[in-house]
Amino acid sequence: MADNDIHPAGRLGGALGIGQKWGGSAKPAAQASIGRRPGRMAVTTTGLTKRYGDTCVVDGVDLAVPEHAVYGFLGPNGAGKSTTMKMLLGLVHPTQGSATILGASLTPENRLEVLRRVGSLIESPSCYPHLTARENLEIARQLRGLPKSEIDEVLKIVRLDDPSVHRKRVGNFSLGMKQRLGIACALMGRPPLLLLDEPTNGLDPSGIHEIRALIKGLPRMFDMTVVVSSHLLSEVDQMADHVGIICKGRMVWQGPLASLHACGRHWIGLKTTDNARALEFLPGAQTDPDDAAHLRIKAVDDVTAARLSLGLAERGIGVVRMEEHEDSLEDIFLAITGMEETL
Ligand SMILES: Nc1ncnc2c1ncn2[C@@H]1O[C@H](COP(=O)(O)OP(=O)(O)OP(=O)(O)O)[C@@H](O)[C@H]1O
Repeated sequence: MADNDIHPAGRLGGALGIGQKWGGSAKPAAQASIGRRPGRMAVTTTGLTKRYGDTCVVDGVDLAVPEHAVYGFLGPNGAGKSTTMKMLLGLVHPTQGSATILGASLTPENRLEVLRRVGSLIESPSCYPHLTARENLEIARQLRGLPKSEIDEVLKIVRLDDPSVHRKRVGNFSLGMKQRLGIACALMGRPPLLLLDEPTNGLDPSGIHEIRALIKGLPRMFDMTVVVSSHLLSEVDQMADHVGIICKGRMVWQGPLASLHACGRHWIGLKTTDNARALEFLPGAQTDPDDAAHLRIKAVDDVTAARLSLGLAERGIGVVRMEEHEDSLEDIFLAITGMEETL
């Protein structure tokens, strides 16, 4: 794990960790260490906080979004994702804390200048329903002073360039088409940073697949950094390469997706003809807490696994089953957040 990752309990590493959750409750990011990333950051925040009255909905969040990443901002409903993104866009005034965007500190004075280089889709896209996609984009194009060719280009990127769509009013668009139009609008001028708040909300599986593929390709196609919020683990897993997990307003984990996966437990499940005797022979073996008919041992390489299996056979213990297992991202998420229910 890179030293810049935030994680509440660290890797389970050599410890078997059988049947253990990581301490039950999320530890605040403030208790974890954050080092410096070698790469450049597209977005950073320091102690970003939003209170509404007595309620703190975003609590000292330190975001670190590397340039050219697809950064999945993950958290359950009401965790504070939209509020954080709105603060980055100057739509909500932070109670405390600061932010840098594309290397510039975000201040009330330079906000417009900085945000000129940021595309966004927050909540559902706001379009004129009586106009076509092209007419809607034309308004945005003129406001931003972009060349006319922009419209065809972004319509092509989001695949709304089909002739059957040309005359269709946006009011008659499906949800997926509206979402694609919102992304097209955010992509106009190809800003180096894109903030997308739950862009796949309400889409059917094929729509989700399409938007996910589009977002995934943006850093490579246009040198962009994309911050995309979601409450769906599987979505972030398939789309992002960096992840920030926010829970009850606090950042509880942040770092590369691969490091998040590496936080999980990894073990071998074993069923033998005599588990009681096998337990005596296998180093560190335990009865599987979820299935008493199986044993668990620490994950080992193939050679070691073969040696253990032969060792059991020499003692007259037959190996009935030997399977490798690892925690799902959901298990890891639950362990980090200490939440009982899934996202
Ligand atoms: N203007 C407001 N006044 C008071 N509370 C607010 C306001 N805006 C948001 N909140 C509260 O802040 C909390 C965080 O909301 P936010 O929309 O940022 O969460 P979220 O993680 O984006 O959730 P979701 O996935 O449901 O969109 C919620 O409890 C919400 O009710």
